[in-house]
Amino acid sequence: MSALLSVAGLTAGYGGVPIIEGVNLDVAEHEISVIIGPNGAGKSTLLKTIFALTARSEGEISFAGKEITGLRTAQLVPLGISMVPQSRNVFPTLTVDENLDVGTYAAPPKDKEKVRENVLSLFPDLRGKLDQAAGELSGGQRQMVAMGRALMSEPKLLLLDEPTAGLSPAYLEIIFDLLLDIRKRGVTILMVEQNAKQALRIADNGHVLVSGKNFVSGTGEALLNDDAVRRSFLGGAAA
Ligand SMILES: Nc1ncnc2c1ncn2[C@@H]1O[C@H](COP(=O)(O)OP(=O)(O)OP(=O)(O)O)[C@@H](O)[C@H]1O
Repeated sequence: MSALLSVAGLTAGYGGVPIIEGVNLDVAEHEISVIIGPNGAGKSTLLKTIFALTARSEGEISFAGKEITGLRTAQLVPLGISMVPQSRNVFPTLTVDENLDVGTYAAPPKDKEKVRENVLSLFPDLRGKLDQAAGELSGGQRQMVAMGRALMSEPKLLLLDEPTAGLSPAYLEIIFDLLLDIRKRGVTILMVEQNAKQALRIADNGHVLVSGKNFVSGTGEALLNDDAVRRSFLGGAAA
């Protein structure tokens, strides 16, 4: 089966300095794929480059069989790509409902109310907080708002940058369960995660990025059992 997202030879960075170099990555439809690696490896830069938030200098990106290299973020959203940025990812003074509404701007759904209901059915905790300012919520609830907002454009591919960053272990479990629910609804997921071991346990495939380059890719299970990956990136303990 051909990949939903295919990244080939991608080089990108800031101010002409490459941060990722020649990165290759395929994400199959309906899978959860996770990018792990040390701090500063370029994981966020890779996600942001796929979503056209960082300038690419070389390489190609295709999505759903169509070349998307060079398209702008506002063009990617209607095609079915959405992103949840890392932290500070809600509009704090807007209400939860208004935050969700922002998610419809780039690709207005035909039936907004139906999409909103679908999204809220994933996050029942938010139902009672729709009129509350998003900035007043807990970190875990804010992450749900950010995920909900990204889902309002009905993406085929959801990019998430460290969705569990700064969350308590209890919320970490909740967010990972939500990702499984979102995948069940047919959304493909590509995420960056620092909680590598837990993320690989729910992932179909994983990609280790080191110093901006592919180090190794494999199934979540294979990476959890790979000695080099375990020693260097999973704290050494058995999976
Ligand atoms: N906007 C920017 N301008 C200049 N350099 C940047 C910018 N954003 C990130 N960098 C640099 O790019 C490198 C890779 O950062 P990136 O955030 O992509 O790594 P990461 O693997 O996601 O790291 P972490 O796990 O710490 O979030 C770092 O050296 C960082 O300082």
